[in-house]
Amino acid sequence: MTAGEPLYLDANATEPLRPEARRATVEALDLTGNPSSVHASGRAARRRLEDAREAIGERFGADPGDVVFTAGGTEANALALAGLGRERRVLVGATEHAAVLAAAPAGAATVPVRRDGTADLDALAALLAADAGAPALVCLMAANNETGVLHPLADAAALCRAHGALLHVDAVQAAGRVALDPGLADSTALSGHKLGGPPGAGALLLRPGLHLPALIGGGGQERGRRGGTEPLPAIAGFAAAAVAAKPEAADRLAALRGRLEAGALAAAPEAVVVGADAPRRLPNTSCILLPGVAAEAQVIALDLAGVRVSAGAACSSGKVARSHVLAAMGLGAEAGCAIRVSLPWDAPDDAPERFLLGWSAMRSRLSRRAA
Ligand SMILES: Cc1ncc(COP(=O)(O)O)c(C=O)c1O
Repeated sequence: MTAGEPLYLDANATEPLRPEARRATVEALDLTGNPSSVHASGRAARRRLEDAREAIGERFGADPGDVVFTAGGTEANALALAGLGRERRVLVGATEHAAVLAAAPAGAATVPVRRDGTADLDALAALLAADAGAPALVCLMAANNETGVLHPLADAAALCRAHGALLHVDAVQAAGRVALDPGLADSTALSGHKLGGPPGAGALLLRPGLHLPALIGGGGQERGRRGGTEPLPAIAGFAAAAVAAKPEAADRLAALRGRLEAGALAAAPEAVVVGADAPRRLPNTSCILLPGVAAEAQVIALDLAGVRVSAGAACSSGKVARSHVLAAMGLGAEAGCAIRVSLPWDAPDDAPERFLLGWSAMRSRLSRRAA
C-alpha cells in the first residue's frame, strides 16, 4: 500500500493476497489434471495437492492425513458440526461466528461470555456437568472476529477433556496471527482468505484417529470426508499463505494498534475500546465504540475520507446487523455505535496516523451534519 491510496483496515473480512499465495495460485492454475485422475497430469495435480496438505499440516501441527480441505471457513465449521455433533449434545459460545451458530442444532446450549468477551468457564463446567452422561461437542472460537478477544482455550480444553467432551475450535481469525496450540482441539476450522490466500479454500484439522462422517458426499475425495474435486489453485495459495503468515508479525501490528487506540482515545475520551480488558486480543483488531454515532454513518464517512473499516458484524452481506457478540458482552443499544478496525498483514507504518486523520474528518463531518 502506498501513500495516497485508500487505507484498507478490514483484514478480518479478508486479508490482502500475499505475493507467495498469488504465485502458488497462478502456478497451480496451469496444472490441468484432476488430482483424482490416474494419468501423469492427474498425478502432478495430486502431488501439488499433497504438498499443500503437508505444508498446512506442518504449519498447524496436524498430521497431513488429518487435514480435510473445504471451500472455506464456513464449510469447515459446518463439516465439524454436522460430523462431530451427530449424536452429541452441542454447546456453542455466545459470541461464535454465524458460520457456527447457523450449523448448530436447534437445541444447542449457549456458553455465555464475561463482560470482557472471554468464555465463562464456570458456566461451561456447569453445562458439562448438568448432563454428564451424554457425550458433548463444545464449540469455542480461538479469536473473535469483531473484538479480537481470545478465549482461554487451554482451560476450556482441560474442562472438555475432564468431561469426555470434544472441543471444536473456529480458528479462522486466529490462524497465522497468533500461535495456536495444536494439541488442544479435536477439530480446528481454518480459512485461506483470512490469512492472505485467495478465497475458495479452507480446512478442517482433525485430532489423529478422529472419525469424521462427510457432510458432502460424492467422489470419495479427502478420504471420503468431503466429496468434490479439490480447488487446487485456491488450496495451493492457502498453503503458501499459511507458511508466509508468521505470528512473529504480531508485535509490529500490536504496536500499530496501540498507537491507533491511544490516538483515538486521546481525541475522543468518550470512546471505548470494546474487549480491551480481556487478557488477550488479536494484535490487529480494535473494536472502537463512539457513543451516539451510528456505526454505519461512521463507516461511510470514513470511506469518504479514504479509510476502509467495518461496522459490527458486517462480514456477512454488507448489511449492518445488531451484533450478537457485543450484546453477549452486556452492551445495549450503544453496540450500534461500534466499528471494527482490523489491520492487514501489509499495514503501512503510518496506518495509525492516517486512520486518525480520517477519524477526525469523519467526526467533524458527522458533527456538522448533526448541528
Ligand atoms: C470467526 C470466523 N469464522 C468463520 C468465518 C467464515 O469464513 P469463510 O469466509 O472462509 O467462510 C469467518 C468470516 O468472517 C469468521 O470471522
